[in-house]
Amino acid sequence: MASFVIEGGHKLHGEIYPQGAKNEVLQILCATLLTSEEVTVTNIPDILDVNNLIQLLRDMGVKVSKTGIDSYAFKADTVDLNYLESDEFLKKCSSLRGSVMLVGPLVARFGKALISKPGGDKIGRRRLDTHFIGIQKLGACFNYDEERSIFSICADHLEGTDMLLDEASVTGTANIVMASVLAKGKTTIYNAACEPYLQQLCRMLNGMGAKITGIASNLLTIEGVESLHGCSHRVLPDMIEVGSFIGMAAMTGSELTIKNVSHENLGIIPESFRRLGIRVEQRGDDLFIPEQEHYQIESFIDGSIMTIADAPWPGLTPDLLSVVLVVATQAKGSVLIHQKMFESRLFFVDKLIDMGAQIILCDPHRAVVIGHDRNFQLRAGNMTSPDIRAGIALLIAAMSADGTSRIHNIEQIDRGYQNIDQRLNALGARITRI
Ligand SMILES: CC(=O)N[C@H]1[C@@H](OP(=O)(O)OP(=O)(O)OC[C@H]2O[C@@H](n3ccc(=O)[nH]c3=O)[C@H](O)[C@@H]2O)O[C@H](CO)[C@@H](O)[C@@H]1O
Ligand SMILES: C=C(OP(=O)(O)O)C(=O)O
Repeated sequence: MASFVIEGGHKLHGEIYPQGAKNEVLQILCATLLTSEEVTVTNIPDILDVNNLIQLLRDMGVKVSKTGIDSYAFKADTVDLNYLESDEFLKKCSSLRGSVMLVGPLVARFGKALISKPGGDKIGRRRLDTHFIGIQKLGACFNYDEERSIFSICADHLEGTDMLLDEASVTGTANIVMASVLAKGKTTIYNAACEPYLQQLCRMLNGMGAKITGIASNLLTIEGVESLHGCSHRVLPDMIEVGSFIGMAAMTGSELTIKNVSHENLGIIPESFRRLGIRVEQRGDDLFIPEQEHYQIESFIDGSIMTIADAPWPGLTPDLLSVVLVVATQAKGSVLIHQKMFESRLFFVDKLIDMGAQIILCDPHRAVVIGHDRNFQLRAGNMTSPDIRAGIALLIAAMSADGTSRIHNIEQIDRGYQNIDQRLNALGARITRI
């Protein structure tokens, strides 16, 4: 288990480029299984989750070649379906969340899929009903081996149908879309998730010959086609990294330019930080965050205390609430952070409380933060990162704290943030990896 040692109190200065979006690329990598032709993908981040999924594709027989610093070519002309039965495959699936999206493409192209319970952050219940109900509606049979925690799906062929998802699940929608592009006839998916990750997946699939309309809405219509062909695809900048850098700049009182953010795909993210009083200036496709000694949380128009809550797109992604929460600890004013989706994502606030933050954890979903207005600095801490986003929030806290902090289990941070210590040190941070 590696750790970061962070000397707090150093301001950042300069420009930073966000990496490619982790949650998009996990979908895109799975989609390469839908054709026997070559698919090239650029702007792939060099992070643990992505590298593990690329290795899993290789192990399945997909020909993978690295064609540039952040680009790869994939050719799934032969896939070893027997490998899906192996203990090694099942073990690897259980180490990352993205593996669940192998199901849709595998069943659509090969009529068979097998995966173990996928990994990912331990942030509360993460059910998969939406995925499997949807794929069954397309005509597949489904079995769950409770003892071995293995899901298996088979289908002679898939038939398009109308479905209303029980929730707008991100990876669930991706799985069902990838299954239905090769189904016979028309599928409609209502209450579909429509995060930019999914919009990008649908655009890529259309580039491969799929017929998907309704992209960016919660009603997708898919006309099944016989087969798909190769394409090239570029991954968008990671909007969660962009949000993390906005929060980091504000919390450390730094001036920072976040380059090439793809502003049109950030949705409500910049506005959510503005509601905390942070100045976020759009300059072309960059975001400029000026140095700010103080920032004041807005109230609602009627004077009541601000709530920041997550919601399916175009609402605020739950993946940024931990960052919003930590940034609020140094603001002037109070805010209720309401994490509606996940049940165990706010427990890391205990660590912030140890560092001197004023937070009341009301229940597993809600925390009230009473900002210090920088009247004193957080104290350095010794902590363990429970999940990827709590990890970056603790790193931000440590960077602004008085003294030297340690964060253990930084593999959690590495899962989603490329080379984060070196990139931040280049801006003036003092982070050592041990
Ligand atoms: C690899 C990947 O892409 N992971 C993302 C994906 O996970 P993932 O696809 O696993 O998350 P889901 O969208 O399925 O759902 C996340 C949680 O929110 C709940 N839920 C979901 C939809 C809804 O309308 N109401 C509701 O309460 C679900 O019950 C679940 O507990 O989407 C999550 C929600 O944006 C993000 O946090 C994850 O980073
Ligand atoms: C929850 C996250 O990731 P995963 O779904 O891969 O666990 C995340 O990216 O914040």
